[in-house]
Amino acid sequence: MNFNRAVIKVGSALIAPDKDGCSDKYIAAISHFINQCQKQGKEIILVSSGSVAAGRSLIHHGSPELSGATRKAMASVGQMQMMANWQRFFSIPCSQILITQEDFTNRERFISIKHTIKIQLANGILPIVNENDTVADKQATVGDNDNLAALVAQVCEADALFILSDIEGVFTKDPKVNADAVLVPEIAEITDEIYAMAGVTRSHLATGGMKTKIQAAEKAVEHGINTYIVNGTRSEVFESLLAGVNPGTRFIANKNISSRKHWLKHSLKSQGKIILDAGAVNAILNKGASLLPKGVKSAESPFKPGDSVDLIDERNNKIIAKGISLYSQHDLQRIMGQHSDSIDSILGHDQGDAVVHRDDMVIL
Ligand SMILES: Nc1ncnc2c1ncn2[C@@H]1O[C@H](COP(=O)(O)OP(=O)(O)O)[C@@H](O)[C@H]1O
Ligand SMILES: N[C@@H](CCC(=O)OP(=O)(O)O)C(=O)O
Repeated sequence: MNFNRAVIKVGSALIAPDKDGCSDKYIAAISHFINQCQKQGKEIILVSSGSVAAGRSLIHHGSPELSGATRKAMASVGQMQMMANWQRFFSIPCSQILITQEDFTNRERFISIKHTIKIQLANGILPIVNENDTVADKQATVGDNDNLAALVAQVCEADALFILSDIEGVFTKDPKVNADAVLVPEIAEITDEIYAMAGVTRSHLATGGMKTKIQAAEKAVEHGINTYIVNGTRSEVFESLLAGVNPGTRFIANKNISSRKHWLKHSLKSQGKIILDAGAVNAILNKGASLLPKGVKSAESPFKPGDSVDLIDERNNKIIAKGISLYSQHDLQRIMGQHSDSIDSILGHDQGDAVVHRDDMVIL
């Protein structure tokens, strides 16, 4: 495959195929692939799942359904085992990077991750990333390592993302329960029909199934990153990849969204909602306009200036865009419906004519 810097995401099923502790079974071939890529001068960042599966046997538990607290405890001890297992296969040093959703949302932390990875790559180190499961609560978690890998690929400006799973790629339906499912080799556009093909995972240790892989691909391709879902249980898959042949599903990259808008769309969690009248919706969608107070009907959920907000069409309740509000919910409630010229006289201060500037807005 033609790439210079890739993120390789390895699912739990490959780290701990017996669902209980780490195994060499698939890691040996994956590590060999990484070594081969590095020999060709390519840079690799690994996103590894498997801490929960690796630590499972070390934490007492009852049913296969694990509570959040039990998973966290397993992840914390399993992370050590998983990292030690990876390091056995590399002569170069591995580094551990544990991150949560907030680290992508906060621009300074985002830049800090970027610099760390850049310096490590320049020093011949293999960065291995996982979600910081022990500290991440539901609010602060990315939630699955497919989406995490897409965010990491964005942070480190990778040009390829490989999602290694226990399945060949995206099938027309879940092949584990549908014998007539057919592999889709190439996806140029991620539509509702593509999402409709995706089922959930059957594993108690994995997260997301095919749906989160498609979400990850959507994030990555918008950032110009070619994305592949391939079967990491088969060593011949890596031979194909090294020979430039697609052995699974390839999502074709496009590059018409800026890095800032990508960050806005995929990394920031919305704090509030701004409900718009039909005129504002039309101006935003068809004229590329900023949102002015005149077109605001209401502002919901407390938000501060600088917070991300959903912009919602009052007629059908649909989110049409996402952006950074220059005004708090409290101030917006006072200026909504008014002409921008009167902002200063109503509030006693003025952050500019627009509530959400078009440069800080992404259409959904
Ligand atoms: N349309 C589909 N195509 C392929 N796999 C699917 C599809 N729908 C659901 N799946 C399931 O997704 C699983 C892979 O996701 P998951 O178990 O989360 O793996 P990982 O641990 O690699 O992230 C497959 O084993 C398969 O059962
Ligand atoms: N952070 C968790 C992995 C969560 C996850 O997304 O798992 P998977 O679906 O196997 O990629 C762990 O290390 O166990």
